[in-house]
Order: sequence, then C-alpha cells, then structure tokens
Amino acid sequence: MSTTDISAAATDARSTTPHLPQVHEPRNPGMALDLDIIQGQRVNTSAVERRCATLPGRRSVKKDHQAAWLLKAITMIDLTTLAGDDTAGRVRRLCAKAAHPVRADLLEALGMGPITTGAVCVYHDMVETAEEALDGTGIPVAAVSTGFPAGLSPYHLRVKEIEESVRAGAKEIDIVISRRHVLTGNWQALYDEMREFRATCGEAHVKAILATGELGSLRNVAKASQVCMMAGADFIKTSTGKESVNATLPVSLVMIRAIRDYYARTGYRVGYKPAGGISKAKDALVYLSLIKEELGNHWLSPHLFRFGASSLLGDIERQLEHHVTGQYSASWRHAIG
Ligand SMILES: O=C[C@H](O)COP(=O)(O)O
Repeated sequence: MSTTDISAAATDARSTTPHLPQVHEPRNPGMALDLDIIQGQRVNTSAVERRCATLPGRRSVKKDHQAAWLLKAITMIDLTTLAGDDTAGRVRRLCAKAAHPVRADLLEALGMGPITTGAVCVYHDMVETAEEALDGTGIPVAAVSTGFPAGLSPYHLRVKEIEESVRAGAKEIDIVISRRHVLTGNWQALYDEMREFRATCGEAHVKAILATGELGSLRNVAKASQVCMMAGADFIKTSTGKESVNATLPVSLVMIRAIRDYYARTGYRVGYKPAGGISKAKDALVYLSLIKEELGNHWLSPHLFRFGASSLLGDIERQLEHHVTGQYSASWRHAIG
C-alpha cells in the first residue's frame, strides 16, 4: 500500500459519514439464473489459503494512517445486538453508541468531526425501538429476518417477517438462505427464494447471509454467492454469528472474488459484509486491505462494505484512545460495541 494511497484513505475517512448522501450506486437488479456459470465455479483451496496466510503479516498501517483506517472502519460497522436477552434498554444504549461511536475528546484530538456507524442491526422485535432511538441521526436500522439464524421457519412466515420488518422501518434486511438448497445443489430453489425475498424487501436493501460455515466447501460458497447475486442481493454476507465457524479470510476471498466476477459480467457492484467473530481492530485492518487489493477503493465505503460485529467497535475505540493518549484503557471501559 503506497503512502499516497494511505493518505487518500485518511482523507476519505475524515469525510465519510454514512447517513450523508453517498455516491449513487445503481442497485443490482439481478439477472436470469445461469446454471452454466454456477456449475463453472472453481476454487483452488490451497491457493486461497496461501494468499490469506500472508495477509495479516504483510499488511499493516501505522500511526496516523492506522487511526484514519480505524475511523473509516467504524463508519462501516453494522453495530449489532442479536441476543435472546436483548431488551429495549440495551438496544437504546447501542443506538446511542452508534450515533456517538467515539468519545468527543478523542475525535477532537484526531481532528475529526462527528462520525457514526454504518447501521444498527437487531432482531425484528427491536426494529421499532431502534428506529425511535435513531430518529434524526440518519443511521439505518438493519433487521435480521427470515427465521434468523437457521432459516427453517415456514416459508410464508419468513416472507411475512420481511414485510413486517420493512413496515416497522428497517431500511436494510439481512436474510438467511436455506442452507439445504446449497447442500443439495438445488440452485433454482435458492434463486427463487432469494428473488422473492428481494422483491418483498422493496426499497429496503437486502443482504444475503450465506452461513458459510455450514455450506461444506469453498466451491459451494462461490456458487451460493453467484446465485444470490443473480437473484438481486445488494450485499452478500458470510455468517449469522451463530454458526460454529463464522467470517474467515478464505471464505472472504472467495466471496470477494465472486463479487468481482459478477461486476465484470454485469457492471453491478454488490456489497460485502463479513460477520461473526470479528472483534479486534487489527483484524478489521486486514479485511480492509483485502477489499482494497481485490476490489479497489470504490468498495471501501458503507454503501458497499460493512462489518457485522457486536464488539469490534470497543476494541477500535480502545486503539484510538491509545493513539491519542499513549495509554491503553481496560476493555471494560468500552463495554458497548
Ligand atoms: O451479524 C453480526 C453478527 O451476529 C455479530 O457477530 P459477533 O457478535 O461475533 O460480532
């Protein structure tokens, strides 16, 4: 990464606020299911693993540049709470954190104006609470729908859940795909399901959660990515955070390259959301460098990249505090996010 590139990233980080008008990105309308493309998907697993193994060691940005990248990362977090014991109080606190993700004195010391996270992500039941709490901030609410996390509730109820979440005010819907369609190679069923989910979302943007840890192979991940994009997904997302294996770099590389292929074929840019288990600032930096190298700077923006994370923000804020003060605070001081 050249110094020029890093400076550009720093400048961009200072001006990125997701709720302000973004570069207009035409929505992916989808296309007819092309089974030849699906069957033609190949993944060289050892090459993917080799490439990913070198990334964390090779790519590091330091000092001011690191702070700029971390600030940028914050603007691309879907700040998430998806717990059985979620309460309205917890969701309101999370929303307050999304609107003010970094302490004002730290932002001032870093020469930054206000920033926010990319979205707040909750279960359907908490959409109205989050909407009220975020009123006036411009931060969108993302709802996980369609029987999250397993996606095994009756089909008509999954469609209904999307309708209800959109009616409650969610601007983004994170759907879960039926893993069995992938595992049985029923690409038409996966396409039809995704197509209907997308149509039901209407103006709300749809993120397709593949639950990659349950798809059996990287080749299946590549195929499922292509099918969901053909069916009109605005984003493809790795995981619910509830599988035993969630976001990983190899899975990310495969999905990112699927996005690149789809863009080359159709001219439409689909977003990427790694989710689940990303909790350290240094891991966020590796993901951002992977995106930059494989997809380019255009994707380093909240309208095309998000982290799905419940605790990443806390570690990033801790690193920023260290950058400003030279001291690390205890992690419990950054408990939310
Ligand atoms: O979509 C977001 C994930 O559920 C968050 O997972 P996490 O709690 O491991 O950060």
